[in-house]
Amino acid sequence: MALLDTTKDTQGSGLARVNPDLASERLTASFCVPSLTAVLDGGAERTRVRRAVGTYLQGLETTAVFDISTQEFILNTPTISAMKWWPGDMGRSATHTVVFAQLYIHGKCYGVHPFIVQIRSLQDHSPCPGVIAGDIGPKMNFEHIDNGYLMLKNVRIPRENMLNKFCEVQPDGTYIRHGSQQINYFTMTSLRISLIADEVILPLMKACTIAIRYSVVRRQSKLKPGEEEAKILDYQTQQEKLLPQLAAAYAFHFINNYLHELFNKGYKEIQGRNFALLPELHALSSGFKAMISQYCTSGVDICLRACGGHGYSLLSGLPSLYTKILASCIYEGENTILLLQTARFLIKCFTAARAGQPVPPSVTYLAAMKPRKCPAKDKLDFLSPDIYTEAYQHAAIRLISSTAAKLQDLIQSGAERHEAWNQCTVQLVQAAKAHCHYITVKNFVETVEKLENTAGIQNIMKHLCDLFALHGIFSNAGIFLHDGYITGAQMDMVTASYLDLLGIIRKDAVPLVDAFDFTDKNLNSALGSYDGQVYQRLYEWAQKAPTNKQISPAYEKYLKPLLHNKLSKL
Ligand SMILES: CCCCCCCCCCCCC/C=C/C(=O)SCCNC(=O)CCNC(=O)[C@H](O)C(C)(C)COP(=O)(O)OP(=O)(O)OC[C@H]1O[C@@H](n2cnc3c(N)ncnc32)[C@H](O)[C@@H]1OP(=O)(O)O
Ligand SMILES: Cc1cc2nc3c(=O)[nH]c(=O)nc-3n(C[C@H](O)[C@H](O)[C@H](O)COP(=O)(O)OP(=O)(O)OC[C@H]3O[C@@H](n4cnc5c(N)ncnc54)[C@H](O)[C@@H]3O)c2cc1C
Repeated sequence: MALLDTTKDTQGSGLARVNPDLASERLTASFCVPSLTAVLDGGAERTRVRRAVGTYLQGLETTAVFDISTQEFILNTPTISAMKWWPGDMGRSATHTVVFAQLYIHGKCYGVHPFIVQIRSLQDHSPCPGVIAGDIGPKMNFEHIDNGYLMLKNVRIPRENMLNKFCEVQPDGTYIRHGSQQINYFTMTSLRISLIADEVILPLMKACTIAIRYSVVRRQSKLKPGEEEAKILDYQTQQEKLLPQLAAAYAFHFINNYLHELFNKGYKEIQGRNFALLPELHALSSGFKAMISQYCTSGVDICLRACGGHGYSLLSGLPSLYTKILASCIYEGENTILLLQTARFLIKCFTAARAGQPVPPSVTYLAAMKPRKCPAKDKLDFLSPDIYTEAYQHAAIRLISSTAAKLQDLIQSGAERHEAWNQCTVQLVQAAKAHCHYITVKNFVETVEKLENTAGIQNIMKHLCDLFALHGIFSNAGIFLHDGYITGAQMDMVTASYLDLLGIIRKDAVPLVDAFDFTDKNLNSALGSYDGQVYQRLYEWAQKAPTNKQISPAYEKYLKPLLHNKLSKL
């Protein structure tokens, strides 16, 4: 049962448990969305309960003041700049929303808490008294969703509307918290993990399918004089654009499984009021949401450009994938902010690990003290997972430790902590990305080792894993060369192995995208259909454009007079 976005539950996502995390059983029962939907809005499918929060949660200005005399919270948004902007489905559809607001009891602020607020009448859908809500207007994509704005003026809600599984306001105004303050943010952790598969990895898989299928249909120029024009996927540069994206799609699919396992474990423990896993879960969900969305957005962009002019056509399906995935770098926590959250965790864990204290499993590697050199002797050594995984581990440790040292130096030389932190943020972001990249490579290697498929499939998965890892070293060479862990000569070996892999994976590229198993309808692309009938489909779909169904209206008004010499030649 979900208090959030009922339509998404049909996808079997973790969303079904988003709000029970925060809502007590009593509240969960009284705000069951299916019945809320049925009772309140005549069963209208679009009725939703939506969440309204801001970026800098501590700085939220909307307040919820407890009025002990009426047992209500009074909600106020003080200024137009404090107005909530963006929540999906809130502009025109939602009857209720979950508003995050600063809780005040007897004049004391207890921080940000979630409250269910009815925003529209259940009779005629007009805004409730004190509610100013509407649609935010045109966007880059998501035109089908009525993202909204919301301002509250002295809106009163019953005390029971505070989501109170972990924090509670009793009738006499006593505030009780069970567990950590951060548990109120758990909805975000849950959503960050839930959206990675469908909103981020899936668009990259679709883009790879379209671009790779198109690249074996499209012929352009000649590889060998005298032969027919070559399929563009046979050009090494085209392989270098697309095949690393394909490898990344698989890598992220596997890391998504890892995140879900971790989440399920953490979720169980949290239900038992053990919050120990929360910081690691927050750090990993933030870092991976940011790293994967950034990587996949750039991957979709590469796929689009790799299709040349046809990629730019909406009929390719690629522009809408791009404008959609781009938003995932912003919503549910803007990526830089999230990477800095991961970095904050890493710096703390690094300090603890170096002091011999226990740290969560994903960061035990930070205790390693081995400033070694890469032992690879020839290019084949770089196909050894131990060699490249260790290179990633080394790079992550170096970036984290050098940034921790810089932070420490700045503080020791008199800078205030927040100023020192700001001076280090570019490197902190780099360190957080390196950590996530390392975990992704390590997880890919471990997944391939555990695969129980046939040898042939294991083999191709190993190639993809090698490609993902070597692509990362090849395209971030500076990080690995910086302290001489990998030498210039070894970087040449990396390049050689990397380029060899492109040729090897080229042979299986089409089956590897077919394995994603998208239907033609699902892809909705004239370039990417299974049968490869690109040009016929482009032509047919272009015929359907309204502009091809009527004579140009400009003809009568402008072209005809011009062509019939009725306008001045000047
Ligand atoms: C298949 C299903 C798919 C489902 C998805 C469908 C998608 C449909 C299409 C897309 C729809 C888009 C929907 C979009 C929704 C939204 O965008 S909702 C709005 C999201 N908003 C945010 O994410 C806000 C981002 N801001 C924050 O998360 C926080 O404010 C912050 C920036 C991280 C806080 O920073 P800071 O000021 O440093 O922290 P404090 O508030 O003081 O917190 C201090 C400590 O708390 C730790 N912490 C922060 N967050 C969490 C957390 N979530 N969990 C656990 N711990 C957390 C933080 O690290 C600090 O810890 P210490 O270092 O120990 O002090
Ligand atoms: C398609 C879409 C759907 C959305 N849906 C919802 C929804 O359903 N519900 C909802 O509540 N919200 C929703 N949002 C809003 C979204 O959560 C926010 O836009 C997002 O969290 C970023 O916040 P912001 O817009 O305030 O950006 P800002 O925080 O203003 O970011 C702007 C820039 O400032 C930088 N910056 C900000 N703070 C710092 C810092 N401390 N350190 C360093 N750099 C910083 C950022 O890195 C960024 O470069 C949606 C947004 C989009 C695009």
